[in-house]
Amino acid sequence: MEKNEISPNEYKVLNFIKNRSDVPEEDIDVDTDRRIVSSSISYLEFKNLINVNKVTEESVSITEEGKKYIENGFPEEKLYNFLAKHEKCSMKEVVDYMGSDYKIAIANTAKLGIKPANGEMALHGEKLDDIFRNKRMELSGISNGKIPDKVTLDEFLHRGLAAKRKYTKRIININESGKEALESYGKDDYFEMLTPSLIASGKWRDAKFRPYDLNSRVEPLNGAGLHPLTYLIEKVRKIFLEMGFTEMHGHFIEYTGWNMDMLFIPQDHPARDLQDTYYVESKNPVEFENPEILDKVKRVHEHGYGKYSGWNYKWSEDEAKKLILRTHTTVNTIRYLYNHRDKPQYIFSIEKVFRHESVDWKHLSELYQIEGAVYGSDVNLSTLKWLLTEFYSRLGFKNIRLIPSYYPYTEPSMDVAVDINGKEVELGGSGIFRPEVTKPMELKEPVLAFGLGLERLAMLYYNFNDIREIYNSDLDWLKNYKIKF
Ligand SMILES: N[C@@H](Cc1ccccc1)C(=O)O
Repeated sequence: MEKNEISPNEYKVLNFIKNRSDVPEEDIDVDTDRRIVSSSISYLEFKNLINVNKVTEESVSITEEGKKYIENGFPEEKLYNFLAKHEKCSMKEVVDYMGSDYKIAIANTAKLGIKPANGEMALHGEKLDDIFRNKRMELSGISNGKIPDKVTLDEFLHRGLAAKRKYTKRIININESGKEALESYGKDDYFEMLTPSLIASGKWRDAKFRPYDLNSRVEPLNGAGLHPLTYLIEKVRKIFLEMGFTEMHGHFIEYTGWNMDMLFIPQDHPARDLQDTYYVESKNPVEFENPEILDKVKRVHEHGYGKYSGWNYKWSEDEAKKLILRTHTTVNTIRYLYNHRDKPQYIFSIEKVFRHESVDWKHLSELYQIEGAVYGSDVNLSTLKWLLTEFYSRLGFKNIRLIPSYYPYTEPSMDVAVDINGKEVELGGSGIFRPEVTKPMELKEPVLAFGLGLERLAMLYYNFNDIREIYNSDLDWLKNYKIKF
């Protein structure tokens, strides 16, 4: 086939766009399915008969949660209306009335100046009906393409009521060669294929068929390759294996107890709040797998250990049995060490964690952590510093900074930081486990532990300025970044 000879489907596309300009792919309305239109465009581009412009656009849509709010009102609105009907309400009445939404409702009414005081809530003449009505209108306006102002939109995004999506659009224009191809199309009345009616009528004898060109080039086929993140995971895994570490594996769904309490994170810690942690509903109460630890953990939370006084509150076993999506992989470390506490350990894992964070240039809400720990008599802060420095330098980064930090389960604690474009970015945390962690777990030797962000490392490794780039689903981008194996 000659280079500018076209197939019937390509003809349809060309014919559609011939008198139009800047036609978005999805506007091409010819009677074939979208997939064929899409591949015809690729062929036409390959044959240089059209000019294709790729533009990336962002769309905002309302989430299921957002639709619920539009229909039933915002939780804070529901609470406000409830308060408006009563002089004052006890917190128990508020919680009973609001059900599982009570935290969201209270957090948001507080932003509007209505806060619990002395275990009660009441209005003090606030009139917020208009505010709520407007907000609902702004949210529902999104479905008609009306984007609210930045502050409101950010709030909707942060609360998961609206979501942003990026997509790439192809904008198409016919060019001179395309017009010529269209002109000459169909001049010779070729048949495209042999049909039963051609055979039955005997017309096939004199018919001219469109010849196959066995030498025509087809679209290049892109073989499989490694995703940049997979490549980096393999590289990190190799480094730890070479240093003699053993890989451990954990679970997406965890007991709050293992994820938090065993790590001496108090039950009223802000990180447990619904804003940061995804709780998992479970219909039946779940059995805790290691009931023998609970008492010891309770004691250490309430009264501390040795010269440390603990958190001084009433620890609840039910809270520890709740299920969540794990917020860090330090939960893998603590469980593994408890079950392997009889001898020294060098362990690591590279697994996903989940946090209710709004996504921006350096935050994801689903991310990988590189977790590691060493349990042994000669473990100390110098070992930890050496390990972190060695790990990053094996990846080619010699300029990390170790800065003092705080975690409820380590003392001392250190964060790993680097500068990206003049801005400090934290790569992860680390430290030596506190005795309040090691004692109830019957860990006889010191433990060093670290948890490092994989995607942030990928930003450095591949030189991205925005962490979301790594999960880009643009095929051209991926082909470009694909790593052959
Ligand atoms: N778990 C911490 C990191 C960390 C791991 C181990 C010790 C100290 C800190 C985090 O998620 O950020």
